[in-house]
Amino acid sequence: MTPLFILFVWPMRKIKTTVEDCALELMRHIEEQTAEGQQIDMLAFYQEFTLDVIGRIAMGQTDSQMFKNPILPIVKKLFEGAYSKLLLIGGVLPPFLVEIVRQILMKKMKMGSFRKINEITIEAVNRRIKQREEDEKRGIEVGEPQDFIDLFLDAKAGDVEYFGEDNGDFSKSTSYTNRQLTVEEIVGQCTVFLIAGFDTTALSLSYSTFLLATHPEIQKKLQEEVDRECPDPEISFDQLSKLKYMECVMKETLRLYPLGTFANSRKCMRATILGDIEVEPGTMIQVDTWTLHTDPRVWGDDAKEFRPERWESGDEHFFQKGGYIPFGLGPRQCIGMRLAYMEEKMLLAHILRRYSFEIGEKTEIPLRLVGAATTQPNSVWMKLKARN
Ligand code: HEM
Repeated sequence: MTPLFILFVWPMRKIKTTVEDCALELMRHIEEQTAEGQQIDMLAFYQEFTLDVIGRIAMGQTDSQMFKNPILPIVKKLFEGAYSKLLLIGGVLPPFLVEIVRQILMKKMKMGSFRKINEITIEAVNRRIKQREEDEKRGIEVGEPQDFIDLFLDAKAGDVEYFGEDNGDFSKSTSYTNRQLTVEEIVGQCTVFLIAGFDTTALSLSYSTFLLATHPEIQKKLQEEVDRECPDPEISFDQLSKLKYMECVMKETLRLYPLGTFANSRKCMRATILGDIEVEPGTMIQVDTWTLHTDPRVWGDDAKEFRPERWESGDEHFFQKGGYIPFGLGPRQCIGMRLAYMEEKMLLAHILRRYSFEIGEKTEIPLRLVGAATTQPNSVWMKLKARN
C-alpha cells in the first residue's frame, strides 16, 4: 500500500503551524547555544528539527522533544548500520540476490533499531485507539485529525490509492490494500515517513547551509528576499510561497548534493534500449544521479558550480531533459517533496532573518562525505553571526 493519499488529504496549511512551532523551538536552542559565540554543528540541529516535525505529524508526539528525544540515537543508527549498505547495493543486484537481501533486511528490521521504533509507534497508535474508545464512551465525537495516525485510523478503503505489482513499464514496491488499515499497517506507514523524511530533509538543510556560508553573496541575496517577503514575526503560508530565490537555492543544493539516490532504481519490465544498450526484462537499473546532476550536456560548462540563478528562468527544460531527479520520477516519486520544501523554507527563513552563516575553525572544507544509504557530511560546524 502506498502512503500516497495521506499527503493529499492532510492540508499543508495545517502542517505549516507544526513546522513553524518546531522552527521557533529550534531558534530558541540556537540562541541559547550560540550566546557566547560558540560554533554549532548545524547537521545535529537540523536532525533535531526534522525529527520533531515528523514526530509531531506522524508519530503521535504531542510536544517538542528537541535535544531530549530518545528516538534520535535509534533513528541515526538506522542510517549508519550495516544493513543500510545492503539497501544501497540492493538496487544493482540481480533479482534473485535482491530477494536474499530483502530477506536479510526483513530479519534485521525485526531486531535492533527497527524493533525499538516499532515499539514506540505501536504504543502511540494504541494510545490513540484507547483515547478514541474512551471518548466514544463519554459521547465525545472524533474531532479534526491531529496527525497522520488520526488520518490512518479514519481512512476507509476508498481513500487508498492502488499500485499494482507493476505499471507495465517498471515496478518498484509491491503491496497494496483495499480495506481499513490494521494497527501493524499504520505503524508501518508512520515508520516509513520517519525513515524517509527525517534524514533527507536534515541533510538538504545542512548542504544548503554549507553552500550559503561558502557563497556569502548568495546568502546576502537570499537574506534580502527573506527580509522583504517575511517582515512579520510569524511567517505565513503565502509568504513562504513568495520565496522564489529560496526555491532556487534549495533546487541547486539538491542538484549538487542529491540524497537517497539508491532509491532511484527500477526493475525493467519490458525489453528496452537505452542509448546503445539493450536492457532485458527483469534487469535492475540504478540511476547514477550524481553524474546526471552535473552532466555539462544538461547544465552547461558551469555544471559543478553553485549557481541558484540557473533556476530563475524556470525548470521545465531541466526536467524535460530528464537531467534532474532529486525526488525520483514517475508514480513512485517522493511524496514528501512539498513537506520537505516547506520545512526548509520555514526554518531557513527564520534563521536567516536573525543570523548569517559563517565558516568557523571547525568547519570541514571541503565537506567530508560519509555514509551509505544516504551520503552525508560528517559535520557542518558553523558560526552564526547575529545580524544588526
Ligand atoms: C529533501 C528531502 C527529500 C529528498 C531529497 C527525498 C528523496 C526521495 C527519493 C529520491 C525517493 C525515491 C523516489 C522514486 O523512486 O522515484 C523518495 C521516496 C519517498 N519519500 Fe522522499 N525525499 C525527501 C523528503 C521526504 C519527506 C519529508 C518524506 C515524508 C515525510 C518523504 C517520504 C518519501 C516516501 C514515503 C517515499 C516512497 C514513495 C513511494 O515509493 O511511493 N520524503 N524520496
